[in-house]
Amino acid sequence: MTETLAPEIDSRDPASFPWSVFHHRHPVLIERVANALPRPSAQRDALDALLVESTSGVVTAPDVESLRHEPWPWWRPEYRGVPWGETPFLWAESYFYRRILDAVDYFVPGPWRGIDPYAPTKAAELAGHPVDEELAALDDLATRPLDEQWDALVRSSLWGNRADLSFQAGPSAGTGVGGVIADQTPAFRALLHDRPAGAVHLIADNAGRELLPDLILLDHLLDAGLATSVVLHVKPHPYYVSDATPADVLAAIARLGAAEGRASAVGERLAGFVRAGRLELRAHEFFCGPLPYQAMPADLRAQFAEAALTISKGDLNYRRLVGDRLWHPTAPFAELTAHFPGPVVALRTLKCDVAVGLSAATVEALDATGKAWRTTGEYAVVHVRA
Ligand SMILES: O=P(O)(O)OC[C@H]1O[C@](O)(CO)[C@@H](O)[C@@H]1O
Repeated sequence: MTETLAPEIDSRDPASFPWSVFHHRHPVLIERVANALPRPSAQRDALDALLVESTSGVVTAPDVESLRHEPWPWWRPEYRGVPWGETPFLWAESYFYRRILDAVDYFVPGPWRGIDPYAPTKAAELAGHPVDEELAALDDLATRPLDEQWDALVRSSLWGNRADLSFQAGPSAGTGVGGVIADQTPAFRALLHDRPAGAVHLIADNAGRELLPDLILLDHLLDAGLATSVVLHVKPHPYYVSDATPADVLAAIARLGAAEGRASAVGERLAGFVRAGRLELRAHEFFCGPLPYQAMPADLRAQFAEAALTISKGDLNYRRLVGDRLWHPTAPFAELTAHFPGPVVALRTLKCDVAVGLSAATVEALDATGKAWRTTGEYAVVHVRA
């Protein structure tokens, strides 16, 4: 048993990855949010002020006006006046994204209410040519043996996680795919193929090029009888840049439906599954919170307890699943996720310092490369807790 808690990650060290997120990625992101739509100057000023505060100032309280409309239940008064880098990274990043929404009047009654600040980037990604190519590959896949199809669908969902838009904004974005460094795909397969079918839940991560393969995988589960129903958990409102919201799911299903070939059939089938209640969308507020899944509220816990299997997508969900701490990379995934109320599979590309469930030999080999293997997104894991 991993008895002692590893240190919680923060962003105080200028040589650290979390520091670079605040100081290198966030300026690019703020610029993009500020310019993607013609914003009133008050919004631009609020975005600029947030950047200054979060890189060189101390934490200030959320805007009272916006809090009145949509409270952020995870505000921690004890962090007021503390340099951002000294608060836990998970909390600080989450609060940063919440403050972006405040800056663009997302929750305030009026013309800007509900306008997703990341919508232009999400839409451009969905409309892009690479998506056509990726969807066209489905036609060829249909002719392959079932086992191969399964592996390909899992791999697309896994590597789809590499496409998150915040990741593309950073200077340390990886250049080539390094590989799957812990691969429990056979155990994942067995959980769905060797047991009676039940409800499968998927905790989504990013919209666009990640959500499309996730939806295609869910369609396969329903169509092949590997799941009796599927529940897709998304964010109730925009969160980390490209995080999927209900609107993004509907856009992705429409994109599939409007594509050529097999993708179009998948899109139509998914729309039918939604109508029939076999694909259910849920958007719990906890998914926009800075807490580990160990601290999930009872109503959400009860939902996962009913699932035959939950699939957790992406880096942020992984951090919340195992805890945003500097675990030893060989710490067992199954132990760190024992709190989760049912079998869980994590499909994640590595984009932060959290690494667990690796063999000592793998860690040694990765360290020997001299690369920042934990953060470049070039490496991925498929972890299972049955
Ligand atoms: O979209 P994903 O896979 O959850 O990745 C988001 C990740 O990006 C970062 O915000 C910055 O790299 C991480 O802190 C976070 O975990």
